[in-house]
Amino acid sequence: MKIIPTAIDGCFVIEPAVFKDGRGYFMETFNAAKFKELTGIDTPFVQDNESYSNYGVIRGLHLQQGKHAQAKLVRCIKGTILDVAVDLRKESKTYMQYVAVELSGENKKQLYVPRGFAHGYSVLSEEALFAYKCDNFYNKGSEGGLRYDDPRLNIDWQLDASKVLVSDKDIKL
Ligand SMILES: Cc1cn([C@H]2C[C@H](O)[C@@H](COP(=O)(O)OP(=O)(O)O[C@H]3O[C@H](C)C(=O)[C@H](O)[C@H]3O)O2)c(=O)[nH]c1=O
Repeated sequence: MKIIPTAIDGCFVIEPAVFKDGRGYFMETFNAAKFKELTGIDTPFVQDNESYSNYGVIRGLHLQQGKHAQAKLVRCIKGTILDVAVDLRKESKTYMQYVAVELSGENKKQLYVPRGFAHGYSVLSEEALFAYKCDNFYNKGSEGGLRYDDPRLNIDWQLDASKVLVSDKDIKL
């Protein structure tokens, strides 16, 4: 398991150890002791989520606010996505800056998104199966976020613009 920092303090990429043999592969997708040893974060993840989407879908940019804020450990099990985390921590020197990382079933990379970040992703492959751990429970009433096309961020989601599919909820963010 390797930790790779990003340009934003507290947001980092994880490259798990992958054990390949003639049958396929095995990897530990999360290990609390190793995670704490390498990151110093003793995060009791309490909820696991999964979403499945086809090419062109953008989910996000979402965050839960206040005491319901969530840190997330995200990964793409199958397919390829562009994962984006936007720093909305008011006191941060990287406020309104973001990281964008390609996660895929191939590269098996994970991204740790701290509390106070808006999170979203675009689906670059025909289909994508996405899974993530949260350190706080879902709380609909605390949900907020930014539009995926917020001009202050100008994110390149690497999609054919004519194929972008966003939920009505996300259009109204
Ligand atoms: C997030 C969530 C949703 N739901 C229900 C609420 C809706 O009836 C349905 C779909 O929810 P939503 O459209 O918010 O799903 P996404 O657009 O994938 O939302 C996620 O998108 C980006 C990528 C995120 O990082 C967040 O974790 C999350 O907001 O699932 C639940 O029951 N529990 C949950 O934790």
